Amino acid sequence: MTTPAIIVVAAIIRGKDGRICLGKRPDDKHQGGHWEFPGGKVEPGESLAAALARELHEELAMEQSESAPFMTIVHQYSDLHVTLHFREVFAWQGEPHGREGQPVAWFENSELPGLSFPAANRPVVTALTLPPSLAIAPPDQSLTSLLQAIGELDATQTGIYLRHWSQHEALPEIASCCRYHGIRFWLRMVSEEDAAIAQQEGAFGLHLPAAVLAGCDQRPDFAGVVSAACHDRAEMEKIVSLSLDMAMVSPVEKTPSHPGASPLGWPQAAALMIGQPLACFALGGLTPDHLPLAREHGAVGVAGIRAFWS
Ligand SMILES: Nc1nc2c([nH]c(=O)n2[C@@H]2O[C@H](COP(=O)(O)OP(=O)(O)OP(=O)(O)O)[C@@H](O)[C@H]2O)c(=O)[nH]1
Ligand SMILES: [Mg+2]
Repeated sequence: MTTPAIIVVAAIIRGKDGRICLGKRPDDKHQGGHWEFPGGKVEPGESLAAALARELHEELAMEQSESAPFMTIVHQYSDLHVTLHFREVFAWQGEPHGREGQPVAWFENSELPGLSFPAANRPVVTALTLPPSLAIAPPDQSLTSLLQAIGELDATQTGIYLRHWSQHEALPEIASCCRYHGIRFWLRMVSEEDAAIAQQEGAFGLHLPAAVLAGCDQRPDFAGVVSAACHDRAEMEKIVSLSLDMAMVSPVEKTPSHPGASPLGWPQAAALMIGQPLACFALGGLTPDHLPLAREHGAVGVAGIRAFWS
C-alpha cells in the first residue's frame, strides 16, 4: 500500500544573535510534540518561496521578504511520504510568535542536537552544525604556513579538512591551533586507528576516501560527523546505507588538482544530492562564492583547496 505524499517548505530563521527560531508541533498533529522548523504544505501551483512566506505569515505573523534554498530531504514515514524543502530566511518584518497557540523559541545551534525533532529532520540538524565552507589543506603546504592560515580563517564560515595530517607527528599541534581558534576540522580515515586519533584530538569530522568507504561495512566508531567521498550513485547509496552524516560530492566542475577527471556538472551533481538524508558538500573547481549556486543544486556547503585559503 502506498502512503500519501506531500511537499513541505520549512524555514531556517536565524536571529541577529545567530539563534534559530523553532516552533513546537501540537500534540494532535502528525509528528506532534516535536520541535519543528516553521512551515507547512505547499499548495498546488505555489512556488516554494511563496508557500514559505504564506506559512510564516499564518503560523508566526512574520512578513517575510527573502528566502533561499538550504537543503531538501525526502523521508518515508510509516504513514506519510514527505519532501521537505528547508529554506533559509534572510529578511522579515514582525517579531515571530505562535499565532496558532504553539510554543515558539530561539535556540543556539549547539542546542539543536539535544532537542526532539521529527525523524526526517536529523540531516538538517546536522547540517546546521557545519560551516558552509570546507577548506582542504593543500598537499604542499608547510606546517608553518598551515598554522598561520588557520589563524586567519573565519571560524563561523570555514572548517578545514586536514587531508594529509592524520598520522603526522605535528597533528597535536595543528589540532590544538584549530581548537584555540574555534575551527572545526576533519581528519582522513585510512586505518581504523584514525577514528580513535580523530576522537582524541577533538576533530569535528572524520572523512572516508572512496577506497575506505568501499571497504566499510558499518559506520566508523567516531562520535562526530562522519563524511565520505562520493563520485557516483553507487557511492551515494553506500553512504546512505551506512547512515553517514555528510558526503563530499566531486568533481562538480573542472579542477586543476584532478585534470584527468571528467566533471559531473551541476545537473548531475544535483541529481545525486537533492533529497538525500545527509549534508552534501560540492567539491571540484569551486570557490566559497559558489555557495548559493551549490544550495540551488542540493549541497549545503562547498569545499575546495586553493580558493578556500585566501
Ligand atoms: N513544518 C514542518 N513540518 C515538518 C518538519 N519535519 C517534518 O517531518 N515535517 C512534516 O511535514 C508535514 C508538514 O505539515 P504541517 O503540519 O506543518 O502542515 P501545515 O502547516 O500546512 O498544516 P495543516 O496540515 O494544519 O494545514 C508534517 O507531516 C510534519 O510532520 C519540520 O521541521 N517542519
Ligand atoms: Mg505547519
